[in-house]
Amino acid sequence: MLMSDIETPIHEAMSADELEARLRAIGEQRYHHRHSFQLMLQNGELNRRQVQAWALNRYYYQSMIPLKDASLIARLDDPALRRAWRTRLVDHDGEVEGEGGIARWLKLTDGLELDREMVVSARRVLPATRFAVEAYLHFVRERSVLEAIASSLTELFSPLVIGQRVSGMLKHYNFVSAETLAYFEPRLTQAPRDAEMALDYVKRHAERPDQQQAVLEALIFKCQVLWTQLDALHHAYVAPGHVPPGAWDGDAQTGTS
Ligand SMILES: O=C(O)c1cc(C(=O)O)c2c(n1)C(=O)C(=O)c1cc(C(=O)O)[nH]c1-2
Repeated sequence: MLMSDIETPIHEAMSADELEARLRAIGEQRYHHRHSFQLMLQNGELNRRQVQAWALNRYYYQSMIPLKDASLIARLDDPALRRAWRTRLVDHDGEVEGEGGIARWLKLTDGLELDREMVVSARRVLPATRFAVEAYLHFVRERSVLEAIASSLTELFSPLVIGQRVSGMLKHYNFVSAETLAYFEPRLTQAPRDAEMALDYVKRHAERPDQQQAVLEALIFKCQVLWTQLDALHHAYVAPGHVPPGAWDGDAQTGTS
């Protein structure tokens, strides 16, 4: 499908399957599996400092996902949908301290010898990371429930990129291990389950052309949220290497700043 096909305004309602095909075409063209930072990460072309910067900044995204999901649950009036959606909160926060995706992500930042307090404080994430992640939070809070659910559909594409990332990182970097990358293993089953549920909702509820257009735009927006985070990492830590004032600069292994 051509880019112009994606961007052509919708005047007549599509079938649910046509809508799905358009969504998948957007992912194929715009998801972060195509980003040069992601390719460098999986091809072993980053140094340890650059991988640390990725893990530190990505923690901020992870830590905000439950806030995003909780705000969505608060707006769902269907108990079945709330029940289904709340598994995401448990996946990330766990049932008890030390469990769940956020705790597993901290195993990665610990393994990379980043100071935990510095990571959790998010003091030294890139400004663009912060702005992109906050834009996602605002989008889910402010747009319709249909658009909010559609914006999670990047998860349709995450298992592929996660598989390539994990195998590439294990192959190329001696400073990560299967244990420190343990965050990703459960995502390979959680993400398809979550994405199928969201896709089913979107296919059943986006009937009018304006709703279908809004759904496609929500997915494009979310691809941009992910893309922008990698743009910022590339600009700061690869080339030209302009670390913004106040952002982590590879000096925080001691956690002094
Ligand atoms: O590793 C990745 O490339 C990747 C991508 C995405 C995504 O596509 O948004 C998510 C995740 N991971 C992830 O781990 C995760 O928990 C997650 C939640 C969401 C969401 O929008 O609700 N996306 C993603």
